[in-house]
Amino acid sequence: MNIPAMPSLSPDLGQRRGQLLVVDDQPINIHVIHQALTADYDVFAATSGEQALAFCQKTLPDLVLLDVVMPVMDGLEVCRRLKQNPDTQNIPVVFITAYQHPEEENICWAAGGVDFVNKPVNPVTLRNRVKAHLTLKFQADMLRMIAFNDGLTHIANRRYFDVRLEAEWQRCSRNGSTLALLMIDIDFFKRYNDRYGHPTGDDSLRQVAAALTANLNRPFDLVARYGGEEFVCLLPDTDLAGATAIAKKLELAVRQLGIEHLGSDIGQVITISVGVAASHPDQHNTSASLVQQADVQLYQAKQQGRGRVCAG
Ligand SMILES: Nc1nc2c(ncn2[C@@H]2O[C@H](COP(=O)(O)OP(=O)(O)OP(=O)(O)O)[C@@H](O)[C@H]2O)c(=O)[nH]1
Repeated sequence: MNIPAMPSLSPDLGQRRGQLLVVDDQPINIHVIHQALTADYDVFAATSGEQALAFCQKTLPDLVLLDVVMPVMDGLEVCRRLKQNPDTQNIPVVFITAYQHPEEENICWAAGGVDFVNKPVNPVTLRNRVKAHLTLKFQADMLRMIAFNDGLTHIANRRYFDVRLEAEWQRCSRNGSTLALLMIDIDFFKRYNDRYGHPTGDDSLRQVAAALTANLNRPFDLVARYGGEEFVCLLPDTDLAGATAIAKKLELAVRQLGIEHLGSDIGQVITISVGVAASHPDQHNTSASLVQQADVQLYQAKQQGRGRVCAG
């Protein structure tokens, strides 16, 4: 499934300038393309395949204009790698080719390109092709935004979490790093709704979602609404100790919102219980077992009195 690295939840998708990456080992070719496009877009350049991949990992451009024939790593290989990586697979790739034969073009399609522009580049054709593909890209981003957004709290939803979990699981498996997960549940929320009414309950869910989001600092950390009054945080490259520290920070942040909850057994304000788990993704375990581990810890937190963090 195609999914961006981060939830594209920014409301300004329609208005922002597109970011393009031009990849060519010949600076003169980059110059020509830059001249044709710089009035309408932010144009970045890379002079090798390796540079292009590093740039895409960091910046996620909206479109890549890619020379096919380059030394060391050619454009076909760059495109294949972009398409294999869940973080970069949504970036459309337009090949800049001097190809004359259908068989050569077929290889570009097979590598994952969305289109071609022939050399020597006609600036008008280039501008129109870029415009068409960026329009499609922005529309796709917008649809993903709607599909992956929780309508009540405006944070990522369960569907987005499920897809990100798989992508991060694979990424941490490749890198040999640890993936941590927090399962979060608001305490005595049924009583809260019963006492203060459903609309006030909805408002509290929004406040809790905002507090959780505000207290995660790394760009690849994710908070999502898992369902009802349950939230989940995905923390890549984080071990159990680090995740436990973050969980405690979140527990405190929600407590400090000071949302009155006179029906709670453990204080007069809304609190959360948090279950923490961390795992080294490999062939002996699955992302589902990580979720289950965090769930078990959440259950422990509830059993031990709520308003606390349990890890293991
Ligand atoms: N206002 C509001 N309430 C919701 C929403 N989704 C789920 N809830 C409520 O959240 C409550 C969850 O209740 P329970 O699962 O019994 O858990 P709890 O009362 O929080 O008790 P513990 O989890 O054991 O501390 C239910 O009353 C749901 O109706 C929502 O979107 N808005």
